[in-house]
Amino acid sequence: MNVEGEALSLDVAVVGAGSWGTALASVFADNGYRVSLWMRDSKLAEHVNKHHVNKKYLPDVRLSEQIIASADVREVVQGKPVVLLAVPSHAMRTVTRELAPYLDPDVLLIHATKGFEMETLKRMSEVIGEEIPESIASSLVVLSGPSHAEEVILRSPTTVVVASASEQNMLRAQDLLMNNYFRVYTNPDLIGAELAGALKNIIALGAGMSDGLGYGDNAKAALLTRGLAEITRLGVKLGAMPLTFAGLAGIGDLVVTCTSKHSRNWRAGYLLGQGKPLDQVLEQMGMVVEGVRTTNASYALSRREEVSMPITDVLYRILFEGTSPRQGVEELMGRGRTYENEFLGPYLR
Ligand SMILES: NC(=O)C1=CN([C@@H]2O[C@H](COP(=O)(O)OP(=O)(O)OC[C@H]3O[C@@H](n4cnc5c(N)ncnc54)[C@H](O)[C@@H]3O)[C@@H](O)[C@H]2O)C=CC1
Ligand SMILES: O=C(CO)COP(=O)(O)O
Repeated sequence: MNVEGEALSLDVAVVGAGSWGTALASVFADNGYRVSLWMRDSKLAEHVNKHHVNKKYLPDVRLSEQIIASADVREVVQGKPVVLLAVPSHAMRTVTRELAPYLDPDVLLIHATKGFEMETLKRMSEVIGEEIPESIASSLVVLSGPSHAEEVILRSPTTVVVASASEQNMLRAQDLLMNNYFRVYTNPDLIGAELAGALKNIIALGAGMSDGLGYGDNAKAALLTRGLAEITRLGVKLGAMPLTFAGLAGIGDLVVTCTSKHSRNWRAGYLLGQGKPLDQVLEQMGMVVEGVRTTNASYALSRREEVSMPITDVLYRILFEGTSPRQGVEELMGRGRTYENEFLGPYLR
């Protein structure tokens, strides 16, 4: 059933069956749609179809029988009026290139990935846009906001935002996804929704590190607030609307990722704060930790765009240059004096 209570029989394709793709497939299934779910591993797909559980990523929840998994991208995508992409950022170009020939010219394409392409520093919609026809790319929808898969799959109340240059597609996506536990807002600022969703992962790594080091709530509040200031600064320089960072894709997602035990980025940061090396942390996680690559990309972007991002700088040095987390905190606390808000400063003289 959708929000109007209509039962709909429409086929939807979800590409990527990690925790997020699987949770979004469940939302579509709850809304009455038949869902084709693409996963790389054909054995895992067989298992999903037989047992109705994604044993690798969300093992404790039974999935709807309306979700049919397949490792054949053509079978999943061809002829579908709605396709949602939820693969990790590093796989987006390859996967999009693979499915592009099978996309219907009138398809509603949505992506829910939070990251950058590291080699080019491009946003996901830019990467996707280079691999598909312009007519589809220009009406692409981005799904962002505070939404851990582990809670969505349990139908715990969740709010997200869909953003697009196409008002029609944004409203269609809102209608397709919205229900009584998944509330969907619209926002025309696609760049902002995409950047805010990706950049908050850097700060979540920092918040996890702070907790792993044993620092308190004051430190975490500082990271969240000053983190929001610097990711907004970069976002606005890259074309985002500042207000988007005050909304679900910005502060909303920042709060959930910096404070939730479900967050992969927070958990990775926590282990780093406890002194574990990065390669061990990533191996132990076994799931995508987008913030690591995003720190790398944002470090480069902040230099290219000449935007000051002190927290990102320190995290970059911790992740890739051997600075210890404690030393990183000392560096941040020892920075020269400054005013709080560059939009007011220095004091509108
Ligand atoms: N998990 C969550 O709660 C949320 C995740 N996201 C975003 O969704 C995206 C996907 O994340 P998750 O589902 O959490 O990841 P995950 O770690 O749960 O699963 C990753 C999935 O991607 C597949 N994959 C890995 N490398 C691949 C490749 N080279 N080619 C094709 N597929 C590949 C894996 O087989 C797996 O199905 C990320 O950008 C993440 O930031 C966004 C909101 C919520
Ligand atoms: O973006 C997310 C929740 O909104 C997921 O964050 P993590 O990847 O840190 O779990």
